[in-house]
Amino acid sequence: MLIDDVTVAFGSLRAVDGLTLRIEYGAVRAIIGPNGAGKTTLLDVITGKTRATSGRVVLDRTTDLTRLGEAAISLAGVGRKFQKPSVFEALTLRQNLALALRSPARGALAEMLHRPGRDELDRIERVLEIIGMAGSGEKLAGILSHGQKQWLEIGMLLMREPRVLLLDEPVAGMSDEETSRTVELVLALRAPDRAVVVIEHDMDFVERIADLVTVLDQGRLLVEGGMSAVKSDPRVVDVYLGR
Ligand SMILES: Nc1ncnc2c1ncn2[C@@H]1O[C@H](COP(=O)(O)OP(=O)(O)OP(=O)(O)O)[C@@H](O)[C@H]1O
Repeated sequence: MLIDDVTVAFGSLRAVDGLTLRIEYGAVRAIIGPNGAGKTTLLDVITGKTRATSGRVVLDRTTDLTRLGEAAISLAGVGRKFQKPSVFEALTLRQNLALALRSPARGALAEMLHRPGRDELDRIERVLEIIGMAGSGEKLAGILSHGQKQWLEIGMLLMREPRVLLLDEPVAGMSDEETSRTVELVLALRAPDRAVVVIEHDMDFVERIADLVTVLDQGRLLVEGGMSAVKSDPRVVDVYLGR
């Protein structure tokens, strides 16, 4: 995916300012930077929640996402996990995963009555395994811990086999143990035809998952590279890590 000279202006403030990034498949990219650097706004532009003032977001060299609405962008293969999990607590894990394939407009009752086909059942079992919850498919999502809900929600995104997976602060509020488990999960999400993009303030977590780290500051690209180089870069220490 190519973020091509994207600017998002809110009045006189440029939350994203002429930003160009190439996001590769097969890798986990972390986007870090101080509060207000434009990280969330960038994800909002990719997913169509916010319109770019100028520039393009090009998926697979052909599709300019900035021309599409949110639903079409999701159908084009972009999945986003927000910080706060929003699973359906009254449904089982399997029902939650099944629901991810269909329009939420169908409603919970229709979902309870739905009988999935073989392909769908196989996919659900595969996803339960990836998120480390094989054997828990019949549990109600409402009894899950905060961390488990986050993983289930990642599973719901995986059901659609996304090309681009955007994770917004995935370990916020997690215990150390849950964070370690999330490291394993994020690394397992890496696939040759998938780009994983993670916004996170927990630098230990970033160090454990990121193939490449992009540092934003004031809507612009400050530094890009491996975590070890980024960590010791005086510009990054100055605007972010040293604070
Ligand atoms: N809808 C909006 N209207 C006006 N200003 C906005 C809007 N959304 C974001 N901003 C501003 O744009 C800038 C970038 O915000 P953004 O949330 O993208 O930063 P961030 O890097 O995600 O920060 P954080 O780490 O705190 O989440 C900030 O100055 C913010 O106040």
